[in-house]
Order: sequence, then structure tokens, then C-alpha cells
Amino acid sequence: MTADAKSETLGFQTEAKQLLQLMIHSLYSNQEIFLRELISNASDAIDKLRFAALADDSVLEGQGEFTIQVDVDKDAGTLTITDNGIGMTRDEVIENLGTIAKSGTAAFLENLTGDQQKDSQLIGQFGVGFYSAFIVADKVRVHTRKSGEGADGGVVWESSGEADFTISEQPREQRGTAITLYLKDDCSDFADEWRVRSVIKKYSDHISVPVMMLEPEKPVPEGEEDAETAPREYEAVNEATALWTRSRSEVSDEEYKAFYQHISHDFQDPLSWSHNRVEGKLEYTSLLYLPAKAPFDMWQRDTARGLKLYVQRTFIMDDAEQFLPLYLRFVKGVIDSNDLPLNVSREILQQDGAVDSMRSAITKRVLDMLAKMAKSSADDYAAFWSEFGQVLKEGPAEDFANKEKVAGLLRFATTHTDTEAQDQSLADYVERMQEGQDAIYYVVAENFNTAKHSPHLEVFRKKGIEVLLLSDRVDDWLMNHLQSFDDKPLKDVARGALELASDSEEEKAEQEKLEKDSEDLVARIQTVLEAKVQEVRATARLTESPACLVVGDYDMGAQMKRIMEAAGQAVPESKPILEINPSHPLIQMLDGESDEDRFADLATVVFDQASLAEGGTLSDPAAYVSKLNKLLLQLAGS
Ligand SMILES: Nc1ncnc2c1ncn2[C@@H]1O[C@H](COP(=O)(O)OP(=O)(O)OP(=O)(O)O)[C@@H](O)[C@H]1O
Repeated sequence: MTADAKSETLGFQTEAKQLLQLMIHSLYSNQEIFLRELISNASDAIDKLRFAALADDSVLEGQGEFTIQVDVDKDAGTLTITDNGIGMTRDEVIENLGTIAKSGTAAFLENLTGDQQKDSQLIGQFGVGFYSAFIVADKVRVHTRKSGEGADGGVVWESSGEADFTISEQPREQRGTAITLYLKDDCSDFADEWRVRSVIKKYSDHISVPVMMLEPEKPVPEGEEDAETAPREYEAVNEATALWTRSRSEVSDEEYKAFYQHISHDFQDPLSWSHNRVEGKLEYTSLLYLPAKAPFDMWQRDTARGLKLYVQRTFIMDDAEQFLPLYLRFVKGVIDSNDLPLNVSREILQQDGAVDSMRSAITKRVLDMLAKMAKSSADDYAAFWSEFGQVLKEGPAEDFANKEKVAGLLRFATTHTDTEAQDQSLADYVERMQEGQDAIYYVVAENFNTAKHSPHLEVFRKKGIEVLLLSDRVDDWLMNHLQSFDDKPLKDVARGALELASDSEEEKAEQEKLEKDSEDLVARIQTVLEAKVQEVRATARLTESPACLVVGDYDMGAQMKRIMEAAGQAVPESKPILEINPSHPLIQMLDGESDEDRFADLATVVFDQASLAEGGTLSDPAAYVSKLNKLLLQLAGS
């Protein structure tokens, strides 16, 4: 830090330099986006001032015309973007421009692969914002003054994007911010008026504030070279009407995409959007987008989410989360209401009845948009599902009213395809249900392979009954809330006694006989495993495995139990049921075992194996290994 009180040099955070270098490197082929980012920030700053002026119009300092001005100086190799928005105080400059790294930066850096294309996508998701200036500039100077503070509040921030920046006081008459980029030698085309003009048109047409540039130089008529020419005036380069206020037919796909990038700070095009004006009891416009990629921090709980809220075209707030349920937090967009008061706050939004109605209509709109996409473009929907399917699965628990609609959008892996791809809907399943089948069956396991090879599936595979193969963390929880689809109950194949409606009388009689014949064996095993199991019973559900574990009708599923234990939560005490397959040679061997010690060892090994097969961990693995070895040696010796 220098001693001069008016000018000090401060360091960026440690990760900042790395981040900047990465960004400059990976966005090199997409340099022009810096202009979109800086104009976007300028427009946000104007929105913020407009909003502040609602409460106190003195912040406008008597000047309520908002503009963003872009100037180039070819000789000096500079480009300057000036806005008359809210501006920043010295502390705000340090806070906003001195901390490149935000929460999650370290995790983000770890995700980078070194592959330029992939990394530039990730950086786009991370949001480059202001620092994108350093893609084209080797020095950036920001001169800003908070509105309502008086000229003495002016501050200059300067940096060459290395380890530090300087900050000093410098009076500024005009409120707002001017950002000057000293262009790198190989980026001097951004000091060219025509080049800049075309980039602004491309990215900033939809910004509601006029972006002004000097009008093009008029060719001088022949013979009038010496005549005095009128000074050039500033003119708006963009359309400058808020995009969502225009009618759908007037807005091109390119404009919708550019607007999406403006509000989401995403680099990629959205997957889909829906633009609607609602009239009647409530009047509002919604423009909703489905992103193509999940943001890197979607699973962070405190991530900003929600829509941008405007009231009668005045920006009110970002991240108005009241308009969508949490499980649709990936949706981006704008709501512009004619009914809400201009001084609406988050607290008011929480209590406002109109907001509730809008929320339920907007939720339906998103679900319909997804249903439409699923129907018309399987590829797009598959792309959506792989990014956001996990989040959508939270829906049935959160939004009871739309449970059935959300259920229709879910996709699963099933024994029908036996692949890991989650691409089968419940409706597909129902269509394939067997004659007499009255339930939708599923198995939940730690991972796909454990689910696919679960012993519980044996009888289903034998009978050709389809089973959903679930292995996502939310799945057990999802199924508990979903309960049914199309009036068909959802049944966990590892829970309760197995009774298939399709079982014939003959099969039922066989099961009864099986139970009767195994009574003695069951009782013997039960005595040995008393401390570990709730019950032992004979089953016809197994064809290849000797035994499996079943959860009691009202007990917590094994997967849920593991998740809760991992999260350090108390889990209610419950023991599994051991089901044995009396026709399996190992169980028959057990039945014939007269040495009670060996019987106990073998029964315990059978139990432990059943637990391993469903992805469980043993409470005493060493004891299992030693028992198994003992049995193996006995076998070898006999
Ligand atoms: N022209 C401006 N006028 C006033 N404040 C600004 C201006 N440009 C940037 N800022 C402030 O600096 C902050 C950081 O800007 P930056 O572009 O890096 O991130 P962001 O806009 O918050 O988000 P993102 O990273 O998604 O772009 C902004 O949130 C804003 O508070």
C-alpha cells in the first residue's frame, strides 16, 4: 500500500490472477463479449438508479434521461463506456472490482480441464462480468461517482489485470461510471467505430437504455472539402425498447438469445423460451428461459435464483425467488407486472395474493414448456434432463398440486432397456405394463449397477415385469412423495412381502408350500440372526441368489438410511427382514448342516452377503472375512 492517502495500491485475492489469466486465455476466440458484459453492467447500474429514484428522486440530480455512451479513440487505442447510472462509492469500488474471486472460486478452478472449449463454457457459466475487459485491454481505468454524492465523491480505479489495482480520488461532475479500456495492440479493431457499432447491435439491441455513439461521419460532397462541417451528434445504436414489451412476432430468435445472455450472464444459447402476455384479472408479461447448461453452483444452497422483476417496465429486483418454486430454480427470465406497487419489497412479495396466483401460473407455464419440449424434441429434452433432471425430481415433494404434471416429466432407467440412461417416462412404463399388473415397481440402490443386479429383480426378470432402476440420491425420497402415477401405486420391490397380482393360483399355492416346508430352517436361522434381523422368511422372489434383505412396510429404505447417516442425522432403529431362497443349493446345504457352529457361521455369511449385494456395508467386515475363510478351508479339506 502506498503512503499517499489519496491513492493506494491494493492486491487482488490470490486466486484472482489465475482466474484472469484463464479467462483471457480461454475466451480469446470470443473477444467481443467484453462489450456485451460492460454494457450489460451499465444497463444494470441504470436500472438500479431508476429503482432508487422511486424512493427519493433527488438521486437523479435533476437529470432523468438515461444513456450509455460508447466512444472510441483510434489514435489513443481506447474505448470508453460511460453510463449515468447509480455509480459506486470508494468502498463499493473496492468491494465490487477488487474481489474477482467469489464464493466457490476454488471449486470452480478445480473443475477446469485445460481443454479450451470446455473451459470457456465453464467460465461462461461462472460469469466473467467486468473482468472480461482484460480480454482486450492491458489496462482498465474506471472513473465513477455515486449518484447523489456530489462531484467530490469521484473515484478512479486502475489496473493492468496483474496482481493489484490502484484507487484514488478524483472529482467527477457527472454521476455514474466511465470505463476506459486501453486496448492491447492486437485488439485495436475495438477502437474502430464500425466494428464497435456492429458488436453493439448484435448484443445490445434489447437493452432498454439507448446506447449512444457518434453518428457516422458523412462523406464530404465534392468541391466542399473546405466548407465547415456540422459537429457530429450522438445517436442511439440499439433499438432501446425492453424486449419483453414487444410482441412475439416482432422479436427474432437471435434477439431472444441475446437477451437471455444479457439476463443470465450465460455464454450459451438457451435451450428454449416462452414469452407470454397475460391479461385479465392480473396483468403481467413473462419471458422464461430454460438454460442449456446447469450453472456450476446449482447445488449451493445460497445461490441466487429466480426471475428479474419489473413493475410497469421499471426494474425492481433481481432474483425474485417468489415467482417460482425451488425445484424450478434453473429457470431464468423476466416478469413485468402491472398490478404490483412500485415500492414492492421482498417482504411484500411474500404476502401478496397476486404473487401467489402469478407463481402458480408461471409454474404451470414452465411445466407445460417442458412437456411440450419432451413431446416435440426428444434430444432437447434428453439434454435438459441430464442437466436438470435431479432438480426436477425435488418437485413432487415441494409442489403437491402439480405432482402428476411433474411425474409426467420424470425420466428413469429401467429393466426395459437395462442401460444407465434415464430416458423412460412413467407413461412409457404404464403402456408396457403386463395384463393384470397393478403397480409400478422400482428398486433403489447406491448406484446403477447395484440396482441392475439387485437380487430383488430376479423374479421380475423371470416374469418379464419391468422395474425402474433408481440410483440417484433423491430417488427414495422422490418415490415416497410420489406414491402413485396414473392411479397405479409405486412399489419398492425391496419392501414388504412380495405379492404380484399376476401370480397365478398355482404360484400362490407353491409359495404357501414353500413357507410350510421351510418352517424349521427359518426358525433355526432366526435363532442365529436374532440380533440382526426382524424376521426370516422363505420367498419365491429369488431365482439365482440364496437370500436378500427386505425392508419392513413402514421402515426407512436402505438408501435413505445411508444418506441420513452420512449427513450425521439420527436414523430410527430398524432391522431388515431376511428372505431365503429354499431351492438354492447353499440354503439347502445350510438346511442339511448338523454342526450348529458351522450352521451359525454359514447363516451369518448368507446374511452378510445379502447386505453386500444391495450395496450395504458390513458392521464387522473382518468377522465376515474370517468366517468365510474358515468355511472355505473346511470345504477344501473335506
Ligand atoms: N457500470 C457500473 N456501474 C455501477 N456498478 C457497476 C458497474 N459495473 C460493475 N459494477 C458493480 O460491480 C459488480 C461486479 O460486476 P461484474 O460484472 O464482475 O459482476 P456481476 O455483474 O455482479 O455478475 P456477473 O459476474 O454475473 O456478470 C456489479 O455487481 C456492480 O455492483
